[in-house]
Amino acid sequence: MLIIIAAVPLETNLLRQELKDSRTEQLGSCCIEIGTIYDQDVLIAHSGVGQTAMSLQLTRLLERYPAKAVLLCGCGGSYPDSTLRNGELAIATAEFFGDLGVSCEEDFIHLSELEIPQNPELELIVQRSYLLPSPLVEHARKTLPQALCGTFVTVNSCSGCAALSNELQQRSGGICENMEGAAAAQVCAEYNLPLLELRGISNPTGSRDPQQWNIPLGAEAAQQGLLEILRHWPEKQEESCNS
Ligand SMILES: O=C(O)c1cccc(C(=O)CC[C@H]2O[C@@H](n3cnc4c(=O)[nH]cnc43)[C@H](O)[C@@H]2O)c1
Repeated sequence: MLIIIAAVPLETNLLRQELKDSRTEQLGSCCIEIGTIYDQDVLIAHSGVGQTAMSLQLTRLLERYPAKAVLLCGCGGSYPDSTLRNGELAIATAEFFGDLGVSCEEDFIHLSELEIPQNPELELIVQRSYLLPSPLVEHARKTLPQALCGTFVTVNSCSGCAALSNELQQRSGGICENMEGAAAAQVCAEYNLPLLELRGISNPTGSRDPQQWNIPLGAEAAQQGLLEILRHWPEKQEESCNS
């Protein structure tokens, strides 16, 4: 089964329209839908916004359902130096924890550089970023040649002004900002599952001007991209995703 997860239902409305033979189940306070899209067994769930919500919901899902991969889709903000515009697609090749650490006057010190005594069993927690190389990401790259591939940055506080947006872009080398991806990457690493994160651009980071925002456009772009990936899902993918 493929687990498709997004923060909010607006980010899965088109996918749910394509579901065949669907049924609903309750998971905690959330309703999930299970069925097939283009003959692939899928489960569609929503986490709510933010890293804690994503970690909680994804962990619950992976404890209950046998997943072969996790597909995270939603909207995201584009960093100023990327070529991404609203409605365009981005694929994550890595997920970077953008604000996990200490912000000082002229510096940011990542959690992994702080002298906090570490529990070796929790090594995963201190990674600055997760690389996401998998046959699945390669499949997405080939299926969606128009999409820009690169590092995504996950934040708790969005970049609502140009200075923060520039600083985060420079520190991370990122192309796209969001609020859930790094948490999903960490959970997937723990469960040894491939993660594909696909985002449609809804806004440029660094601006709160509503005229520059188009969340439905970003959400639709991500879903159209994901449908394309499911439509061309190669049988061989199944073996490579499990290995
Ligand atoms: O009101 C604001 O200034 C504001 C700034 C950034 C994001 C929001 C949201 O409500 C979006 C939350 C939702 O969408 C994803 N998302 C979309 N654009 C961005 C962004 O520029 N930075 C971070 N997250 C973004 C995010 O994954 C959430 O699920 C409002």
